[in-house]
Amino acid sequence: MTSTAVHEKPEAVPPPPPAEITYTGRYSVNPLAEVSFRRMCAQIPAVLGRIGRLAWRTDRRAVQILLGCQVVTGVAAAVLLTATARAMGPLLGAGPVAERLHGALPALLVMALAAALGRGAGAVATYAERRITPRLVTETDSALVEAVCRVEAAAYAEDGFVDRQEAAEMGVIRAQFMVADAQRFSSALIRMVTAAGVLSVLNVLMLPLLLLAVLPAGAGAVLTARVDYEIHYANIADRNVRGMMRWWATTSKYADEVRANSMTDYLVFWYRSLSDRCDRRTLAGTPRTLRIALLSSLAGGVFLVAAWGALGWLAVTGRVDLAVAATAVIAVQTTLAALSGVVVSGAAVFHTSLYLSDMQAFLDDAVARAPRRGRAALTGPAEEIRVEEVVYRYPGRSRPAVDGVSLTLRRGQILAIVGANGSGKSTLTRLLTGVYLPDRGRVTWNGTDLADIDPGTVWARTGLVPQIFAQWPLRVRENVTLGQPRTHDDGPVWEAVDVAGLREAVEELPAGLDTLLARDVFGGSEFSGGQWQRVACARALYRRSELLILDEPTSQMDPRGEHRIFERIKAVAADRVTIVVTHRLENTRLADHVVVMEHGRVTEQGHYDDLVRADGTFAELLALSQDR
Ligand SMILES: Nc1ncnc2c1ncn2[C@@H]1O[C@H](COP(=O)(O)OP(=O)(O)OP(=O)(O)O)[C@@H](O)[C@H]1O
Repeated sequence: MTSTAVHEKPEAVPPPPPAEITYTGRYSVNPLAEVSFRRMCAQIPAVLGRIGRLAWRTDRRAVQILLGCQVVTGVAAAVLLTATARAMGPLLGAGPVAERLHGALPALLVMALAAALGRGAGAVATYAERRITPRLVTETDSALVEAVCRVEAAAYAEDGFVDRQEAAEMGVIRAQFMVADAQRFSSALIRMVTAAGVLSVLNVLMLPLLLLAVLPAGAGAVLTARVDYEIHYANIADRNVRGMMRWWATTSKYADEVRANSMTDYLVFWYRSLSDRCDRRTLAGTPRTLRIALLSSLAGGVFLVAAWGALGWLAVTGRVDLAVAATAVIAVQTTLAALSGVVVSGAAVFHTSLYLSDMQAFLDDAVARAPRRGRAALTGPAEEIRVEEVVYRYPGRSRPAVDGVSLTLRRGQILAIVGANGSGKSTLTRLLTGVYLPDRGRVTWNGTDLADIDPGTVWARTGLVPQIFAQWPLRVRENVTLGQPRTHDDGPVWEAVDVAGLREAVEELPAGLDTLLARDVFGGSEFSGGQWQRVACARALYRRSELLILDEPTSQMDPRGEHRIFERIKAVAADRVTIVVTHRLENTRLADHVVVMEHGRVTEQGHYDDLVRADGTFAELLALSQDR
């Protein structure tokens, strides 16, 4: 290749659009697709019940206030209408205005009082709803976060799990409106029943006509909600990926990579393409929603004209007198407003119910996926960890990541695991800690199968520096102590910081151990890659665990830092089982035993010197690492 060829820019090729995500299997079917309109409406009482129970658990007092207000609203509405009917007689009668007004005064006063009571009850109901909603949202949101944190780690690899989580998030968002919707629905229902009661006393014919006038709007709202949900369902996977991509593209953590590799244009194109795809699905639904709106308005309008026509006919033909007809006008207006409230809020409750169902289904699913293991507890320190013919295959992968591995680890031993990328080293560490359970074979701690042990008791004895570790946006202190109760003084924290060679860096921070490690936050600070890795090592060493696993713990560290960490590993090795996964084969000198993995199997094992002499894969990899 000539030097000019190296600098030649490749011909501009339009970038490929984001991959289309299509599902098969149980998550590919919209759960509403087969549900009839009647069944959808029949769900509403159950949804109201569920919202009620959630609210009751959150704030009983507020629910009681809310219910009290609903009753007052209903009574006030009935009194208002009855008093209106009473006032109409004198007002529309004969005589001077002052006399007519005087005659109607008691009824007018009652009307004013009832109206004030209704308004007051509405205000207090809003107050109660505002007391319930924030805590209800927090409750549902926290329940979701906890449920995800507690599932078997293997669930993440299963098809659709993360998308179901995205769908459940919508439930949390809708939780903000559900109490208000439910409250509006029930108060409209109460107002409607009372107004309709008064109206049917005036004339029985009016009620069915009014109902027919409003029902099409209700049907339209429910059908529109169904279309919205269908679109939402079709967009879940794309929205999920888009959400992830949004974070990756905009977080300051990857700002350098995005800019210096000129990724911005493609990322923006990609984000837009995905958004356009979601919009296309949404827009494809609009003709349907327009049809629904037009047809329901038409049907409703016809019945409304019939209702007003009927009232006019009753009045003109003298079947009802003028005072009653005037009250009927008000009752019709009230009933109509209340009926519209019922259908609109009912549809909103139904709409919410769809997302709540997704949330509930996900929470149930998460509970089903919580680790189901025995209740056995470990006694005494972990003396021996055995891996017996263990096989593990990730969902959707054709070959096992770990394929028939057997090992025995004893307290005081250091084991090094080496091997090519993808040979199963990290997966083996997940099996050793019980984060994953094997498909075949078993892992035992002191002779007890990890499948029979409460995982919490195992993880309380484990310290892990994973290959890709979290850089928690917490203070330095919490970054070290996270997952472990902290002593009252900072002594042990500084000890761990010292061991990781971080003291100088921490002391330079504006608030020392109290500095927030999040550069995006006001007052926050940031560490370098190697310093972050030292934090991860400090965290694991602070735990003083019985099993210490370090997966490429020093890949970003300078030689001084690396030396320090390995010195410390040796110094504390006597009290624990230590496992080091590394590509720097020189580092395996400190190990008592080295295993070499290839395609999920252990192909070589022994002491460093034996493996160097054996002239196998280890010796070959070592020679390559030294061939510079
Ligand atoms: N969450 C996952 N879902 C599906 N497949 C996975 C997952 N994690 C790992 N794999 C696959 O399992 C195999 C073993 O991966 P593993 O991470 O254990 O390898 P490794 O030896 O630690 O590799 P490396 O040296 O690159 O860290 C690989 O083929 C990888 O693609």
